[in-house]
Amino acid sequence: MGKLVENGPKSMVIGILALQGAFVEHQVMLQKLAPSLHVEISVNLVRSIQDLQACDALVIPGGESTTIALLAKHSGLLDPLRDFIKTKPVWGSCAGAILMSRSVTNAKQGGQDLLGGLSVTTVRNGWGSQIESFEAPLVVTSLSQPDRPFQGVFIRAPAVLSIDLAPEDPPLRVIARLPVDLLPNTQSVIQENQGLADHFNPQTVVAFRQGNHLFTSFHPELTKDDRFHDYFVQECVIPSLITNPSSNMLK
Ligand SMILES: NC(=O)CC[C@H](N)C(=O)O
Repeated sequence: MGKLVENGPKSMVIGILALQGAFVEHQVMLQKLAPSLHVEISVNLVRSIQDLQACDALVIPGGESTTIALLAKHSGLLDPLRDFIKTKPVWGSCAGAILMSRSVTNAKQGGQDLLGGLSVTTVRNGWGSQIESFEAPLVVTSLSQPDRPFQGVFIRAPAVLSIDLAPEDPPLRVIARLPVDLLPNTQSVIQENQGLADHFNPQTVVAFRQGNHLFTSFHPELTKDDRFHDYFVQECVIPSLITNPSSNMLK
């Protein structure tokens, strides 16, 4: 799967924010994938500012976004994470994707600290509660073996309510959509745009790329399919290390 990138990095450190949620599953998947890539990958769990400083890229896993934000606040990680996102590749999956949104609706009482980085407004639990969780095959042509659908696992997933691109924001490229007929009809919060065709409906967007960041509202780490992890390393992390050869590339 891995392609040899000329003048590419020899090694990299990918951190996984390990305060709550599915961080072990991301770690296992990245560690399994590493030997097939032509680069040495250390996968580090991140729980402190020092852990974060050692990383070239970060995965913020699914779990519970309010809890992750609270724990990040208590660990003094909120601002360091915000700074990290400004310069390095970060992948937010599910709760992680909520945290990387510019704004969020349906937050828990008391509000929700966000990390930002992505030009979207999301709604927490966009498809409803745990029992409305579902799986759906996604057509993702940016992945290797594009003809093979990727099984999206949506667990109390956020939905994209709107894409709010400011002129100075990096372009946003949609990677995967759900067909309109799979959009929820139970949640009044996201019914408004349902008349729109897939292509124009932000609520159909379930994965996108913005700059070197990746957003997935579902959980690739809970499948056996490592193509999103491969995509993150090859398309987001390696290019960022080539244009911005930081410490770890020269190790
Ligand atoms: N699977 C998930 O990550 C669920 C996210 C959860 N609904 C939240 O608000 O954080």
